Formats: sequence, C-alpha cells, structure tokens
Amino acid sequence: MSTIVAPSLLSADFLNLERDIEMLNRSEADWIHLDIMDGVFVPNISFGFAVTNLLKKISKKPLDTHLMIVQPEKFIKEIAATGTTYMNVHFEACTHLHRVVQQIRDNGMKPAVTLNPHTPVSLLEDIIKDVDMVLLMSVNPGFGGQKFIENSVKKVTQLKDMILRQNASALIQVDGGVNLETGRKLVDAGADALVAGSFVFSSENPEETIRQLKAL
Ligand SMILES: O=C(CO)[C@@H](O)[C@H](O)COP(=O)(O)O
Ligand SMILES: [Co+2]
Repeated sequence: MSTIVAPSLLSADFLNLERDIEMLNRSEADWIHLDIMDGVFVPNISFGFAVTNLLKKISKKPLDTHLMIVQPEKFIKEIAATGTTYMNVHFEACTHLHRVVQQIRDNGMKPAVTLNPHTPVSLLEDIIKDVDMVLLMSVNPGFGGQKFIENSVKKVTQLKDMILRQNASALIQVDGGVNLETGRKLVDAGADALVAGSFVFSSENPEETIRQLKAL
C-alpha cells in the first residue's frame, strides 16, 4: 500500500483557495487536512466553519479535520455537518476521551486521537482499539513551517508495536515538518499517513511533490 498523503490547507494561498483545492482534486492526495485552531489550546487562530462548510462543496477528497481547540466535544455536530471523514481531537484537550470518541462515531465520523510531541504513546494503551487513527504531532501544534522533532520517529515505532501487540487497526498519521527526508524515516518506522503543509504548497510543483510523498 502506498503512503496516505494529506496536504494541510493551512499553507495554501487563501486568496486563491478554490484554485488550490482544484489542484488537490487533480493530485494524488488522499485526503485534505484541515487545521482548526482556537487561540486557546494553541497560540494561533486559523479558520472555522465559514471556510470548512464551503470546502465540502468543491473538495473531491475526504476531509481530515485536526481540531486544535479546547472542549472539541462541543462541536461534534458542526464538524459532522462539514462532511469530514476523520475527526482528530487532541488527547490533551479531552478529559473524557472515551466518551468523545464514541460521540464522534455515533455522528458518522471516524475518530482519531492526536498527541502533542511531549505526550507519551503509552497513554493510548486503553483507547487504541477504539480509534481509527492516531495523529502524532512532530512539531508543537499551532503553526506550519516548523522544524521536525526527531523524537517523533521513535514514537511511531512505539505506537506500531502497541497496535500490533493489541491487534488493533488504527492508522498512524504524523503531522509537522514532513518532507521527503523526514517522511522516509517515518514511513520506515511504520507511519501510514503523512500530513504536509509548507513542503507541498511552497514547492514549485505541488502535484509532483504529493506524488513523491506518496511514493515513499
Ligand atoms: O497541525 C499543524 C500545525 O499545528 C499542521 O497540520 C501544519 O499545517 C503542518 O505544516 P508543515 O509543518 O507541514 O508546514
Ligand atoms: Co494538523
């Protein structure tokens, strides 16, 4: 199976969003990754439902929504209405993660749990069988274009071991500072899906860059 590639819209040209979505529609990208930030969980604010509700009209790719917000459970119905496939909530933002995961599934979406770089993989032991994907942050969330944290490769190996040991089926996704060099290490360690923002959108030929990431 080739690597799943989810370009992050955060690095797109917001004055030409339709053009960039059409490029992604034509490309080999598997999903479109949407970074929603609230200025509380992370020190930045990105875009909200006004944008995501328009996207579903023109995106031909499944949406992968990464919520960097406190109390994500408050917005499950609104996120479901955007037509997203994966709803990614941060482990650090959910007191009752098991309940949130159930509610996401009950609302017709695939639940995914996201870990900050400092959060150990071992904390997922009792939830791994309930989620469809784990998103490992390989930068501190809040901004595109940051430097990859090398320790993330070890976390992919640890997570892969846990998934195999528990006979779970969660996909492993990694987000932050992904390029061909870091992507190679992540895929070799067991990553199934890569998010890439600045590497895709600042390249001369984004469609070709997506193809190269998929080939890893
Ligand atoms: O969630 C985030 C940032 O918080 C990401 O999805 C970024 O958008 C990735 O950007 P690059 O590091 O690939 O430029
Ligand atoms: Co993200």
